[in-house]
Amino acid sequence: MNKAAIIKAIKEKKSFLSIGLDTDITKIPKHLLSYDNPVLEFNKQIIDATADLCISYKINTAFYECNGLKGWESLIKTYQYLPKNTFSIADAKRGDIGNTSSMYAKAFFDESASEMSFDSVTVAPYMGKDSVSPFLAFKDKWVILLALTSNEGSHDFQRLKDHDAMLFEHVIKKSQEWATDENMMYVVGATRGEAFLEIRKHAPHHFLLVPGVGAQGGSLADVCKYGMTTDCGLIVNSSRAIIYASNGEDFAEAAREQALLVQQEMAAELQKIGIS
Ligand SMILES: O=c1ccn([C@@H]2O[C@H](COP(=O)(O)O)[C@@H](O)[C@H]2O)c(=O)[nH]1
Repeated sequence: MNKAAIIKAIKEKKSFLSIGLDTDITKIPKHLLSYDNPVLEFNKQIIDATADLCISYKINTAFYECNGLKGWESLIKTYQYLPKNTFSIADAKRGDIGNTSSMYAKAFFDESASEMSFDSVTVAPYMGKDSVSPFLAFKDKWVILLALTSNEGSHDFQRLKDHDAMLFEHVIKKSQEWATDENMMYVVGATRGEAFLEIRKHAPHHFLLVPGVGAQGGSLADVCKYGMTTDCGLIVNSSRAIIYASNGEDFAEAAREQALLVQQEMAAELQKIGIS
């Protein structure tokens, strides 16, 4: 899905919501445990209930990898169930020396090898250009580079200053030598509010993947106030607050209700930039 298609989806759905499928078998409703693959069944029902309200699904691969073979099966089958008109994110936070990164890229982008061809994968920038480039070698795919994350520990390194700029600013500036706003996005946590002003100085046109609203308490209003561009420029993710809105038999309807509340807030924000 290219940038124009993402913007088109945002305009059509009046939403820039990504729903995070951080599916933990210990948290899903008990009545699903009798299914052959409870995680897959849970994901399918969540997707069916929310597909018209979001433009993207983010699958955090950790929640699948931890379950071995069955987990990988759930990951692949969930990927295959995603509606084709939604932007798919493999939130895997990969990155290694070049030849290893090539294998990671194949794992998430090369359908003939892995049965999955996500639109994008999250990548850690720490190992530099040769660790990121193998992902960029895939045509029409996106790298979503960790820039300023939503967690407390982001202060440990990402905000360290060197030559009048913080590490996350160096990441954004340097990485623009390798990629464009047509194949790279940045992860910026919603818990950072005004930091979006700094980000936009260096990346005025890039899409940002913004986790941290919902369970982590980030403010959607602040993210929009400081981070929105004329094209929206934001994909805001919420995982637990939506998928675990209820752990009863009504879990899918409850997830829809939560997603609808976020989508309605997003529609109001989009109206402010003339998308209505
Ligand atoms: O800075 C980051 C980067 C990634 N994440 C991931 O996003 C979701 C957030 O889940 P919630 O339940 O909505 O809090 C999760 O997969 C994280 O690993 C992040 O939170 N912050």
